[in-house]
Amino acid sequence: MSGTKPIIVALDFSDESLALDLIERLDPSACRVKVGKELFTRAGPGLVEALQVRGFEVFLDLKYHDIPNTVAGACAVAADLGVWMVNLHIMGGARMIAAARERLERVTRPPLLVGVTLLTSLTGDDLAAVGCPGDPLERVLALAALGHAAGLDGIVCSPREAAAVRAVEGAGFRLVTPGIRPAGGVADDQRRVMTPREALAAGADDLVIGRPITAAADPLAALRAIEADLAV
Ligand SMILES: O=c1ccn([C@@H]2O[C@H](COP(=O)(O)O)[C@@H](O)[C@H]2O)c(=O)[nH]1
Repeated sequence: MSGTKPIIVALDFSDESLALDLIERLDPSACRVKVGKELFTRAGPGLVEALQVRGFEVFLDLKYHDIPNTVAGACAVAADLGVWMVNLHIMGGARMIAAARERLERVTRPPLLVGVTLLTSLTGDDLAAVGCPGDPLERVLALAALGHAAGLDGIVCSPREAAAVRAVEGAGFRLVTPGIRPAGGVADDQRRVMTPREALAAGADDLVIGRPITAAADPLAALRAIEADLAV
């Protein structure tokens, strides 16, 4: 584990006030937060700034996937916003990733740049249905290698693939893992899941956790329970 605060709380809310209500109860020294498509579409850069003013490091999870020039420009604007981490889809290709990396090298405080391999909601059957048959792990390993060579700081993958990617890509390559479910928790739309403890043991750096916290009757208690489990 590369950090002292592995939990990234996914603020998947449709309304800014819901995100801020939760944030008021979280400690920025104990966790990071993620702003994704739903909340960003509603609240935009102002919300990102509000979170940062409150001391939170923000993972801007917009999963850019476009032509190289467009993605590079979006990454540069994300860097202007001061976010801690930004991401793109590795399926956008090596030239797209290299363009983003090159643009971020021009800024003073570049965010970490990570790439989505295979969404954690997908199974081998889902892959076959879109014309890409094969083992999800093999696909993740191939995309991780391509992304690493093109200049990524790390990848987004399921914790199920973390140990295998770590073995190939080495210690310095950041492994950001959604698809985290406490033991006995419902998977929702996720398919390649692990518990928080299993994920860290497999070599994940960051545990992206949304509904197990945000949809809990007591989100703070749910977060505390996960933290306590990890501390054992
Ligand atoms: O492969 C991916 C990439 C991103 N995500 C995002 O992580 C969170 C997970 O939320 P849960 O509620 O814990 O399922 C969500 O914001 C996704 O957009 C992912 O799940 N898988």
